[in-house]
Amino acid sequence: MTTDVPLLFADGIVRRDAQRGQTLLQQTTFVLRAGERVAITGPSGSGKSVFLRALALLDPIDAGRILWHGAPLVRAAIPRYRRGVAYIRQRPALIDGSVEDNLRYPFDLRAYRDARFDRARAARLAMQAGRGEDFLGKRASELSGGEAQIAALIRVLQLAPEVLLLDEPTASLDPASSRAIEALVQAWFDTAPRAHASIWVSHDPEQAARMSERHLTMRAGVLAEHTTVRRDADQRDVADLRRESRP
Ligand SMILES: Nc1ncnc2c1ncn2[C@@H]1O[C@H](COP(=O)(O)OP(=O)(O)OP(=O)(O)O)[C@@H](O)[C@H]1O
Repeated sequence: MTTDVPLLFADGIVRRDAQRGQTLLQQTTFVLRAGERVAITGPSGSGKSVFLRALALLDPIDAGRILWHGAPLVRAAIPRYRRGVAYIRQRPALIDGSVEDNLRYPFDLRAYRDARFDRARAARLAMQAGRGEDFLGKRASELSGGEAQIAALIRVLQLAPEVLLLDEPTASLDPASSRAIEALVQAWFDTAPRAHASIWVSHDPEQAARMSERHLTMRAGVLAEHTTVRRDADQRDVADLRRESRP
């Protein structure tokens, strides 16, 4: 049987802290399909960021493998993977200069040399977050926390990722800014609802409900799915995916 190839397949991934001899993420198998919006909730320190950072290739995994569009990630595929799978952190890092300088910055990188900064597109994205065109001219150092996160999200969205890994992007923001971030992510998803997928880590159950249809919890490094129907389906799929992706 041929399975729909998922965007992302984490096959038994593990993260350890070698120094302290602790397992931060227990062996985790997780399938993310195009069109899925996933939320992960769970107590502080349970490993939600560890999991997302492993998926984003920000930290090395100690066991298992990650498949992207059905193919194991080899070194040569990593730049494309990073382009397709974007990680949004709680506290954005912006460079000195204007918002526009920040939005132009990725296009100086080798991975995006085929792409060009599109000011009209950036302005449209700013509008989706309720910001006027003057937003692009603002100094990054003078932005509020919410505005800085909006700028960081626009910087990612203009590069057209397929998957967003959102690591509590609104945790320290006021409600209006949180809604602006949600609106931006929703608009991005709606541009290609059958091709995009997101994982949103949140402490806010209402936000998790708004921004996802599929809910998982993390507890002490163990990721659990909420619905048993889904779990059974995924277990069958995982067996097929492993067979199809050998070696
Ligand atoms: N690079 C690392 N090296 C060692 N330990 C780490 C590393 N990253 C995270 N940890 C530890 O792993 C555990 C899980 O951290 P993580 O940041 O994933 O929690 P979280 O569920 O995202 O929590 P929060 O909701 O507070 O953000 C914590 O005990 C943390 O100290």
